[in-house]
Amino acid sequence: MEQFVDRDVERDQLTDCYESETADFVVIYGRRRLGKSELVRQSIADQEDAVYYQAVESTAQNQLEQFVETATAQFPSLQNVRRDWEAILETLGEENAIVVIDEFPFLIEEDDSLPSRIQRVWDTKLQETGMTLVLVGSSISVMENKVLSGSAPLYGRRTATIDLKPLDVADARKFFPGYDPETAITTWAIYGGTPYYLQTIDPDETLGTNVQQGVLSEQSLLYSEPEFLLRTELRQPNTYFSILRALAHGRRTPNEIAGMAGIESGSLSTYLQKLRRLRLVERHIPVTASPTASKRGRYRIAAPLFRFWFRFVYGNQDQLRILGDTAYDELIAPELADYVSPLFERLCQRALPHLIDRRFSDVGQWWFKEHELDVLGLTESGLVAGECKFASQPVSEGVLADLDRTASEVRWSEEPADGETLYVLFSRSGYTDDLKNTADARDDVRLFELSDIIY
Ligand SMILES: Nc1ncnc2c1ncn2[C@@H]1O[C@H](COP(=O)(O)OP(=O)(O)OP(=O)(O)O)[C@@H](O)[C@H]1O
Repeated sequence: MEQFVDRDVERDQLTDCYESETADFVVIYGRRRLGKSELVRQSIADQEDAVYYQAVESTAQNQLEQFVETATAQFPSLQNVRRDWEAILETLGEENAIVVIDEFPFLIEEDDSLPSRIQRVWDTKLQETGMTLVLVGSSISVMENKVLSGSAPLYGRRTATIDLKPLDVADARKFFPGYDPETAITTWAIYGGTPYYLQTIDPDETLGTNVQQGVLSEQSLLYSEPEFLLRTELRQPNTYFSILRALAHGRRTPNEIAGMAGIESGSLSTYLQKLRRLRLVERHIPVTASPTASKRGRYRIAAPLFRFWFRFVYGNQDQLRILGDTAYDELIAPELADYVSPLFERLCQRALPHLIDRRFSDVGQWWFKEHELDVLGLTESGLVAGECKFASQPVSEGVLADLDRTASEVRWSEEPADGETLYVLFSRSGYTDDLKNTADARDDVRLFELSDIIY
């Protein structure tokens, strides 16, 4: 790996646990490929008393033997210890060791009693020591059910939990530092913030070459990645594929999704629930709505690479093969602006609090009946309403007039009586002179360029 990007907050959190005098039990989990193993390996690089064991799919006995072998290399005192998890962990506790078990779900698969046995030895021995026990897992369902949930034996013993998230766009950009803002936004819209995907990018090549060689070509690493991951997590993935395809093609409401995927609306929620638990799909609501009461939920694919793949690769493999090296130019490039637009909106929403000097309580999208705002920020001094255009034409005054009209439809129960709406526009291709003059003359209008939202 050329360079380890960011993760400072998580590394500091881990170092605090390692260095504390008391016992710490840390759980790290999150979607596949986000860099859980790398984070934990980096965090123990300078720690002398650390044991790192990456579990494999094998028998319980093999797994224990491998663990003991790894740990004994570091702590020879283990040589004469009885070969069971309790005795080995107890000795490592006496050594105040840092013990990392990566891919912990593989151990549970083979031995369901392991969490309760670890819990017992934790309660009776380990919690009095200075050790740190770190359990890492990418199977979110196993980590949630067997380690994190209220009914799991280890529940309540945790002193820290790291739910690892994708890198944000500024950190993702370190994988392609030379790209101009427009290309950088497009690149993020394709690869997202997953380090494993980002590291396939050769920053000296164009985005087109990278996507052609790294995603669209049959031999490439990412050509089958979403399909591979879904097949490892789901027993019958076909219905999930249809749902993700519908989402990637812009279907957002349950009715639209069920219609395109060809499944009963009644059974859709079970599938969506599962995809949400895998962190592949997100539900969102209008920013002014109550999170507990709102029935106006929309769904979207959380990981950009999955969205890209289900839009351009899934079901298109024959065409990609026929087009060969020209696939990016012929199939992807003409649709890129349309593809990037919704993700561009998400970047604008995230950037808003950095661009406007007001205290935001929330930022997101807003919609009601046929009215829709790409960006709506709620602040103690009123609304901030925005429109995003990832188009090749400069934005003109008509867009501001529409934004003004739509913003007047917003009802927000907490809006201050003297609140003043601020209008913000984000444009890929600048603004007409008329609009610039209007914005200059009014102090409630702000115009932003791409370079403002990617910093
Ligand atoms: N912060 C980072 N900066 C740069 N590269 C990273 C970073 N995190 C991870 N990587 C690289 O991304 C790849 C995936 O990371 P890693 O194997 O740690 O992910 P993971 O979450 O453990 O994956 P999985 O759950 O699929 O096993 C590795 O090649 C790693 O070197």
